[in-house]
Amino acid sequence: MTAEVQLSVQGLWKRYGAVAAVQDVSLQLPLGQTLALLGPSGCGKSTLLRVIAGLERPDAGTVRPGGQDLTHAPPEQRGVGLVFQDYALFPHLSVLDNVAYGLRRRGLPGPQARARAHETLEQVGLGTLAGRRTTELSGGQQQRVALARALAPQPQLLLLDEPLSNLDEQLRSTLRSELRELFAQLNTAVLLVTHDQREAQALADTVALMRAGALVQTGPVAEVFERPATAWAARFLGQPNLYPLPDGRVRLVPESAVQLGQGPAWPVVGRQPLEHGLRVTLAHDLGPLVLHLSPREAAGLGDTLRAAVQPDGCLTLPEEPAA
Ligand SMILES: Nc1ncnc2c1ncn2[C@@H]1O[C@H](COP(=O)(O)OP(=O)(O)OP(=O)(O)O)[C@@H](O)[C@H]1O
Repeated sequence: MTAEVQLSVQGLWKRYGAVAAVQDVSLQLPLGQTLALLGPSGCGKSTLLRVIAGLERPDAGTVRPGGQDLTHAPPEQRGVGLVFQDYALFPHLSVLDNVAYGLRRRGLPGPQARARAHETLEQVGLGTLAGRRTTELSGGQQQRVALARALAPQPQLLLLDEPLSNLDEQLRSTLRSELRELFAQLNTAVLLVTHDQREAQALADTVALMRAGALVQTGPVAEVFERPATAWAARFLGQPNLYPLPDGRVRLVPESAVQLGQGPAWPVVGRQPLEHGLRVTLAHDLGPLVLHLSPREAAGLGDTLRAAVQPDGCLTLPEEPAA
């Protein structure tokens, strides 16, 4: 990676009594890139984010935003923008003043703070609502105000904790594409906490998969989804075709390893229509084999389907010890 590293985390630990919420986590994030921290509820994602933001003290390890060791610096000295699930906007202030507030606190004179706040509101598509109170906004609009508030001081690092989790599915999907465009325009490093695979896939360049306080796998999004490192990772990422092997490991048959129209004909035992095509389950020798057919492939489907599993394309994954 040639891009300048904007955030470097080394050997980070955070314990709450007997719970090791973050265990020896190291990661790097270049400027202009988005990293999704993905994992199930309670795995330590928010704790890691809070330690990076300076809201929690780590027991060990270092946090370097912008190349400087700021492990023990207060949040306001880190040049970090924060967006949480509950937006915590000021209800008595206008949208504009919510965004300008942090700029004023940083010492920017009123007119300049308001001008910058306007500019950021335009950037997130809320230019026309600057005079409203935040209580008069929809959930999606409030989310964008929170985003504008975090972006207004032009942080080099933006931290988002489940920013879309309080919104309904349709709005989430709209905001996912908006955020994607916005991140592409910013020359900022973005760290996004989510438990939603689709959000990670839609928004991130790289993914760090977290389980029980530790990172299981880090890499480019496509690589992690196509080549999960462990059986747990494959299950968490929603890979359907996993088959236990006698030696305790697990075989993953990715769809890219299945050639349709070749090999034996397998009975079709399940059909689930999708927005674009059909999800079918075959009674394969290995076990139930789930495949996604395009509308064209689905059109000619009978009671059986010929499918050949290419052994070269399959992965053998280790199981992990129980968390
Ligand atoms: N202030 C705290 N005191 C004690 N234990 C805590 C505290 N904060 C978090 N924990 C524990 O640390 C672990 C990690 O919690 P954390 O909130 O970081 O997980 P998460 O992955 O963000 O979960 P979620 O997706 O549900 O928000 C959990 O076992 C949690 O109960």
